[in-house]
Amino acid sequence: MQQHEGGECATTNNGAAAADTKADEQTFSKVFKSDFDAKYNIVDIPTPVNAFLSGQFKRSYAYHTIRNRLPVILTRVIDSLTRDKSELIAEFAPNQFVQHAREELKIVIGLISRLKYELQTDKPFQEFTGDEPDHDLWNDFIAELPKEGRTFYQACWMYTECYTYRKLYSFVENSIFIKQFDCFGKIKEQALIGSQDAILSLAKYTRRTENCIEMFAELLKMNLWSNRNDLSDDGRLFNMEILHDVSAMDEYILINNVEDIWICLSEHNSINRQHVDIVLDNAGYELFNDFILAEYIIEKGLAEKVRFHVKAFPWYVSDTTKRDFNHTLEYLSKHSDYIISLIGNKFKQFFDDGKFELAPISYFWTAPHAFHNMRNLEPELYQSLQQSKLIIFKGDLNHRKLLSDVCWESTQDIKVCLGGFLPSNFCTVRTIKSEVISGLAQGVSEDLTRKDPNWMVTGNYGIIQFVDGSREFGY
Ligand SMILES: O=P(O)(O)OC[C@H]1O[C@](O)(CO)[C@@H](O)[C@@H]1O
Repeated sequence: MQQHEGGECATTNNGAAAADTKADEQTFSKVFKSDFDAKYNIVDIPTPVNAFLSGQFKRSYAYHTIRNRLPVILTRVIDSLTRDKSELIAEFAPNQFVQHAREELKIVIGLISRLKYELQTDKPFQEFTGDEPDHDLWNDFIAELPKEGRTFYQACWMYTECYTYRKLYSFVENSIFIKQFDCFGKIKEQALIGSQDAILSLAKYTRRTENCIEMFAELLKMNLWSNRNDLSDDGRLFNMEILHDVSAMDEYILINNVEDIWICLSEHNSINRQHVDIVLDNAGYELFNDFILAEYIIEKGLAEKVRFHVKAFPWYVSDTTKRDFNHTLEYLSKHSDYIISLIGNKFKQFFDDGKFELAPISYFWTAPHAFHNMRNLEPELYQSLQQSKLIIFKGDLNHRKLLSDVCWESTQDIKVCLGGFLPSNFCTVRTIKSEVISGLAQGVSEDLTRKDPNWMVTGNYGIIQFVDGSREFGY
């Protein structure tokens, strides 16, 4: 078989014909590609500074995600529904409705396939027409988008990605038999079980800790690197080895405001701001890290309560839902390893004692909006965050929503990027997986780009960035 760009071409019995075929195919593949770009108004440039991340910019991670990653994620869901069809029907459908459930499953698979087709052919976002609790939020959002800015490649990447995951879930939530099914449940379960060794080593390592900034800094760094695990991108796997010497990764932490965070938590001046909020990201090992960090904050007297914010439904493959949250506590507390089970039961006791709390579930966290819209769209959530001593935003998507998914100058002051969002002191703990960043020193971005042009999307670098909420410019 002759190899050529994009795969293998068939052999022929005539050398001249083969050469013609190869030339034709190369011409065709060039024409085809430019047709795709021309057809969907894609420009062959990186994301311009101060522009929204968007699939319209071919040399962006947004384009790669829409062109390659999201179709693969949707295909994997279709494959798992097809492969596990009998298991699903047995689990969710009463005997007398087995045939109906089969029919329904076929329809759901068809809807996901159509979503994939719409994604791949840059169709406009479709309204939500089912019983979605956040139905109006989404339809108002879509209606307010400019006509030319409400298709998969032309919209802000954050809108496209959030829409894709929201639509995917709407097919399940509007079904009759598989309403309770989590398309990503199996992947998350496997990841949790697969991180058992890292959970045990972190558990052992954090049993007798000093109440000092050095220990807090180490915990926060381990928490940061646990965010590298990304089930939506196979290329970003967490290297559990780093736990043995987390400071070896310090050069990869581009902003480290641990000292400011420590000072913020060590203050006990205002009596009513004695709780910390953690806006969670991924389930599994990262969630365990969040529990360990919260345990430290409580046991060292840095706050009286830690409130956890989960997602209302399965989101971005591995984000934590209430079910993941409770399942993880059960998994830990019933674990065969004595130390893990001890810690799991301790965390459960913290809930009983009111030291840990699951915050009321808000659909704002699974909305497409940047966080500066929270005050208007979800005032209760904003007001509850205003009572927080410190809000810890975990992960890359939360960071993108803080900064409105804009490709800022890397040296831009983060306070300029927030659009006035500042309910209280907050920090963003995120491995860098998208071309959104602010607050870097002059020249850092250029140096890193020379070393690795993809440094912003590998997850190899991270930030622990603090914003003082006592500033007046917030609203
Ligand atoms: O779990 P995190 O840290 O939000 O990162 C996951 C996300 O990172 C991205 O690659 C960029 O934000 C998304 O496409 C992906 O799903």
